[in-house]
Amino acid sequence: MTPLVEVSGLSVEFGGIAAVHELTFAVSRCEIVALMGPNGAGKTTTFHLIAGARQPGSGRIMFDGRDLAGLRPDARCRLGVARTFQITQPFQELSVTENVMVGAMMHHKRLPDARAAARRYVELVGLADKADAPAKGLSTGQRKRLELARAIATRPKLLLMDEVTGGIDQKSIPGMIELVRRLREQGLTVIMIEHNMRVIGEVADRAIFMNRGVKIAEGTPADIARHPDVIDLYLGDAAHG
Ligand SMILES: Nc1ncnc2c1ncn2[C@@H]1O[C@H](COP(=O)(O)OP(=O)(O)OP(=O)(O)O)[C@@H](O)[C@H]1O
Repeated sequence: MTPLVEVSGLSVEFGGIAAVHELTFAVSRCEIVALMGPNGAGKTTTFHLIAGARQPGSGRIMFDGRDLAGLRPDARCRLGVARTFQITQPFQELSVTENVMVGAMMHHKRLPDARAAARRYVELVGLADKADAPAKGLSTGQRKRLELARAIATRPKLLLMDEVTGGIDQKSIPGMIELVRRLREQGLTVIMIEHNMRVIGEVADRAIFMNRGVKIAEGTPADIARHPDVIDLYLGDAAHG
């Protein structure tokens, strides 16, 4: 079967500096792939390129058999690309359900239908008890869950998750891992920017490690964890800092 995502030779520069350079990788359907690397490695830029927030200088992104070149983010979202952001920005005054309705409106034009669908996603991410609460009162972990619900309400095939475990308390992490697994069982393919090796080891099938815009390692989480360059660049830093 052809992969859901095929990135080939993708490059983009900012002010003469390569943020992403000749990046090539593929992601199969229902696979969970972790995108790793130190600050400035090019992870977020890669998400921008796949989601259409930025256009590459060169290279190609095939999604579900289609070349995404030139398509705007909303067109890519309709094709099935959704993302969550590291810094969540819900509509503060709207309720949790209303925030998720914004995503659900992509497939439900009637408000009652969008509301009912949004409720289901709110329950799926474990926020049922906050369904009618304003988004502004949510904790960081709850905001990350809301962000996920909003994204999956667009019924994506591919979910780009930016540090969903970042900034949440340790005891919430197993629940988040469980949620990502459940999303995959429902047919989602996931690329996740993630730093937490425990999370990666438990949930990712594969990991891609970038540094200075370049892919330097790819393999199972266990392979990545013992890759000398990775240890040097990342685990070494983490161990020392
Ligand atoms: N809009 C921009 N203008 C100029 N340089 C940029 C821009 N966006 C990113 N860069 C640069 O591109 C490189 C890759 O940045 P990117 O944000 O993709 O890294 P990252 O791996 O996501 O890092 P982090 O873990 O800190 O989020 C960095 O050197 C960054 O400074």
